[in-house]
Amino acid sequence: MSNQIRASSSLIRRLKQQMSNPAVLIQTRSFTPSEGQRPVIVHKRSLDILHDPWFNKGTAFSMTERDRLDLRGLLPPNVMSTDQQIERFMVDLKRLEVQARDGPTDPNALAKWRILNRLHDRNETMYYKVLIANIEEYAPIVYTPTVGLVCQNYSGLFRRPRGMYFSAEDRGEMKSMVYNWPAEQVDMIVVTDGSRILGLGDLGVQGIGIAVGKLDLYVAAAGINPQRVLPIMIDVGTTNEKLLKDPLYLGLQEHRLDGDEYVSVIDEFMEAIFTRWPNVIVQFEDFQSKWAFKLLQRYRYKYRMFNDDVQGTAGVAVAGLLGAVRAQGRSMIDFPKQKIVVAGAGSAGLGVLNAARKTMARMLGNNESAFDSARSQFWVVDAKGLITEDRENIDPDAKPFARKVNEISRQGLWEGASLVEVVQQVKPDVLLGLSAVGGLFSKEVLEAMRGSTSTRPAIFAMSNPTNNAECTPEEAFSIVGDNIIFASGSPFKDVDLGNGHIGHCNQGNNMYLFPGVGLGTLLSGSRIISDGMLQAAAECLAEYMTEEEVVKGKIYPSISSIRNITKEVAAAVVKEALEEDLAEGYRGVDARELQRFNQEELLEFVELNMWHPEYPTLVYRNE
Ligand SMILES: NC(=O)C1=CN([C@@H]2O[C@H](COP(=O)(O)OP(=O)(O)OC[C@H]3O[C@@H](n4cnc5c(N)ncnc54)[C@H](O)[C@@H]3O)[C@@H](O)[C@H]2O)C=CC1
Ligand SMILES: CC(=O)C(=O)O
Ligand SMILES: [Mg+2]
Repeated sequence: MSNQIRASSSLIRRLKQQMSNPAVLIQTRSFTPSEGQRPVIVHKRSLDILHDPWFNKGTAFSMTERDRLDLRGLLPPNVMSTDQQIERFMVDLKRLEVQARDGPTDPNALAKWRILNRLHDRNETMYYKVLIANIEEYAPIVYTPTVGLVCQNYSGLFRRPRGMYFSAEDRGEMKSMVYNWPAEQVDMIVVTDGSRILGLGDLGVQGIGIAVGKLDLYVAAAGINPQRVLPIMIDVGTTNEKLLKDPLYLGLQEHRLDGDEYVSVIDEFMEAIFTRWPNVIVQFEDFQSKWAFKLLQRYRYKYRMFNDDVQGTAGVAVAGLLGAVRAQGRSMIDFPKQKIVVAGAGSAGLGVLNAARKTMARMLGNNESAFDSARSQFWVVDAKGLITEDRENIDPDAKPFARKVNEISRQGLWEGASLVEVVQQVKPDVLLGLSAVGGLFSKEVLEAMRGSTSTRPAIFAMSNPTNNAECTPEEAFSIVGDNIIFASGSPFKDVDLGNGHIGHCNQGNNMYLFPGVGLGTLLSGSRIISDGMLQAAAECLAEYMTEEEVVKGKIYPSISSIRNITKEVAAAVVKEALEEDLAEGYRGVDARELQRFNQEELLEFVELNMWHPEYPTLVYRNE
């Protein structure tokens, strides 16, 4: 055994010992895996504890703890185990299952969200235990599609605040108000300005629901400690006329700030956040495309941040596109031969296009001519039709994908050609939608996909929530054929194709990447999130699926394995940060020690740092 391996194995042993021996954990402050295992010092007692969701255990407080924390008599006398507690809770929640179906048609989705949200408000440990154990069932409630409905109805549903609200009215005050947040340490922030929530448009302050939902996945999938996550809404007004007139709207009833004024608010916010928490990671979420790219370029080399819609979606889509190549029985290296039609040229569509083009170029030799030839594999259609160099006032971010006019006229196409015309002429291998237009892949478009030259055409209807999906899996399988690969942004059920055959519906959602990108960045200690780290995350996701699975049409993992895939993605991100010399280490484990880990140890290191929803022993101390 080499000295290197011996040294890293002993570090892992030390970390494990620390976990199993809480006393050691308290003494060695440098590395603190699984904080749930060690006693937690609290400065409150009695009802204050019961009303604090971070520490509350409800009926699971033992008698000794009830005595220690002045809780005797404040709870019914029967001490419940965690399992009993959950059983009782589930009886209530399951009552709604009686005639419920999943997805958008679930008539009880909002009622289930309310019940789960109330649990979130009173006992976070139990909330995450329920969520993690039933992630397949409840991700569609706390995340897409139901989170969309929650955002749309936020003013009516609002009971207790969660996270922080920075508004245009707070200019000049942000650096001090950030200290109003009670946690000394914050690892992960998801921030939105509410300007483009899923495919639902500008929802103003109500968009905070999406930040809450994303962070639920950070806790459930990446094991980020829920006491160290912070959802944030930057309210700079709204363009939503309905909300501007709604007397019950909770946000600023002003027209949305724009231009330099807008940027100065976001600048002040970023400075405030990083002044208090220099090591935090900030995920930008659901900013309208107009600002998504500009803010990403402005901050990505200054702060530890990324844009999920641009970069997370890109990685997930590239992984799915590579899966679709494998599903044709071909090697991933054949990816540059794929003809891809993309409907939608906003933050998500352009993010995917850029990443897919780079991936192709790398496979073709990574030089200028490879990059140029990769461009010709894409046809981009937006609200005005096919984008060509003839487009007036073309969005500079879309310009690299504008088709040359002579090139497309040879293909029988022209500036502004409709989606169906493009599909008919191009006969693409892949049709990918990030348009936010429900039903855009109409019968005619799907019929045109029957002419695809691929042995296994792929259809990605990635817009959210469910009603915004470009088509349903039933439509795709029934019109294009049983052999297709299908993925959607929000969950749909698999399709029964008859004769015992199943049309698999993959969920192509950035949830398979962003938690691992965040966790990997945290554990590597990298000061920035590089393109290489994002690429490594995407490649890890692409390789996660076995040959057998992809042949069956499964190009993304099941959500029930999201914690495992997140662990793998995080390890890939750490590894890449080390390779790029960006890693600075995490707590007691410095970059040199990280460097010594082999793959197995790296995965173990990630696992040891994931929070698990277990009640810690609480110890009271006067402040
Ligand atoms: N599955 C996933 O992981 C993700 C899905 N999305 C979804 O992608 C959608 C778009 O997001 P953004 O790009 O930020 O929005 P956006 O509003 O910036 O872009 C929408 C694009 O679609 C185009 N479009 C509109 N009508 C069209 C039509 N009839 N035909 C073709 N194109 C049309 C617009 O011109 C624009 O280029 C949203 O529904 C969002 O939920 C976004 C991020 C991740
Ligand atoms: C999934 C996601 O980030 C979106 O639809 O915006
Ligand atoms: Mg988003």
